[in-house]
Amino acid sequence: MAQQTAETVGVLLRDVRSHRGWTQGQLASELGTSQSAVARMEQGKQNLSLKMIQRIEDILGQRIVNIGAPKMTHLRVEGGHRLSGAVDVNTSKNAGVALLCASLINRGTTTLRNLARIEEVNRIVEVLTSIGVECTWLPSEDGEQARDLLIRRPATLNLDGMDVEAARRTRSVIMLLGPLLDERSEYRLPYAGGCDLGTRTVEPHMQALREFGLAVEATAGFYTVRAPEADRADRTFVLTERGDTVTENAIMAAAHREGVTVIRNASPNYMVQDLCFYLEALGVTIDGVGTTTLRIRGKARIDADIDYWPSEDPIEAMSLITAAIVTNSEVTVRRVPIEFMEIELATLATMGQKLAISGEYMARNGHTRLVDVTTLPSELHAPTDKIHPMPFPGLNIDNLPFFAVIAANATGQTMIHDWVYENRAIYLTELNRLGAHVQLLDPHRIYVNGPTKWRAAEVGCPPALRPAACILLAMLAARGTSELRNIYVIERGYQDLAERLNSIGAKIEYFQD
Ligand SMILES: CC(=O)N[C@H]1[C@@H](OP(=O)(O)OP(=O)(O)OC[C@H]2O[C@@H](n3ccc(=O)[nH]c3=O)[C@H](O)[C@@H]2O)O[C@H](CO)[C@@H](O)[C@@H]1O
Ligand SMILES: C=C(OP(=O)(O)O)C(=O)O
Repeated sequence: MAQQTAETVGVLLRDVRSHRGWTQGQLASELGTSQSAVARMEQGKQNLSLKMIQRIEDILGQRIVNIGAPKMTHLRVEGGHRLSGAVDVNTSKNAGVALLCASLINRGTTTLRNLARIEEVNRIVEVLTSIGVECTWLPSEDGEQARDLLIRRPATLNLDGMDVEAARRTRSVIMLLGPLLDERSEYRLPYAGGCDLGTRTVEPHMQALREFGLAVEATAGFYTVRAPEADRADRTFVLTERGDTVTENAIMAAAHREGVTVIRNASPNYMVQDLCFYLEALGVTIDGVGTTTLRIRGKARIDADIDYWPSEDPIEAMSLITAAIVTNSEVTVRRVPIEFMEIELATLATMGQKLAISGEYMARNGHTRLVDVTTLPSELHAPTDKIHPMPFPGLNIDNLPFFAVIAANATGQTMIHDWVYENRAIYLTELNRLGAHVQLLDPHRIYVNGPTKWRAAEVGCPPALRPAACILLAMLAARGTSELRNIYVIERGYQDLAERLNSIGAKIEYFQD
């Protein structure tokens, strides 16, 4: 690091540390170093690696440097290797983002434990920080990247200061509407973004929130929100779609109200359940968790200091199982939330995939049942019927794309029908670059003809998380060296996916142009 740069970083470090009210000695003890070493860093007399800067940022809970224009990160995959060993499933992206939004309902301190450090979480943390919420990554005991996030909101949120750029990069920002029900009589929220999956309606959110008296008008890239007076009314309504985030928004709105809210056609999916368990821990009464009818009695003011452990991600579980299947490997995927993977595993069984499933044990949230799934090398054949998703309990919509990669390994023709998203099936034709035979019948349906003789290729990530992850997994099966370019979209939903695949025998490295 050039002297001048080291000095600049030192000054920034000192500013962030003193802003947090820490002494050099405190930071030194968190870093496991001496106070004089911290002093040297702040004077620009010590070389700081990017990894060290990241550790300090984690400890202080704030960015110190943004180096130049963000560079694109790519992956180089040496494929064709068998995998072996065991790998753990991380906590879920979708519960993580819902809980981050829900933490605004709590006037006390929420500590979310073992959050996945993914870009989607980073964006919401940026949004929360920009409106005045204290978000501090607590140093981990094992010296690994911090994963416990302490969240404390101020008495009044600075909604006008919202980081619009961060907000626009995620769809989850829409989930602030419910938590902010009683925040202010009027405010603006940027339109929700996220993966490019075709049109994704927000109308069901608006319909549900209108039941509480919230008025939302869309103008010039922003929602203008007019909040209702608080009331103690009972209300019953039906959601027009059994969507996950709409259910979460309605639940979070209901959590503010002392009357009883009955929500019908609610999604009983995993992230909704995690949200309910968190709110129950805050004193909200919720009957019917895990069903399509929820009966909620909220509280006018919630002020509690709590720790919550979101549960494991069924989509990550499916991704890791797919990695094992496409490489025809024996791998144990640990901590699989079985209630949300049963149909996926049963479908795999109909295709000839042999699996060994352990006894059940409990997730840290005290509710979600986990198992370890071991894949055994198998001869796959196409299923008799088409594979299609359904809202839970059904084959998960986000797990559907992985069946395209698996079907490509199976003998025969598989039809995959994604009725949910307008664009997602189209991206799966990118697998053809790696030797697959995916035929697009219409925007929602593909035929996959297998088995595939995978071949290495250079592919740019499509602008959608799961299809991009599918291409990476297919590259594991393709002999030779493949390149997957611009992986932000994967990092939106997976933490250290390449490192974790490498831990079970994959050969993937990061590079930048
Ligand atoms: C942050 C988060 O939790 N994201 C998940 C959530 O997004 P989210 O809840 O935002 O999903 P959407 O509201 O976009 O619903 C997905 C699509 O399904 C359609 N639809 C949904 C329900 C229904 O009963 N009928 C219907 O047609 C919607 O119109 C939309 O096109 O749920 C999606 C569907 O499980 C998942 O892919 C996302 O990973
Ligand atoms: C579509 C997805 O998520 P999001 O709602 O965050 O776009 C996904 O997780 O595959």
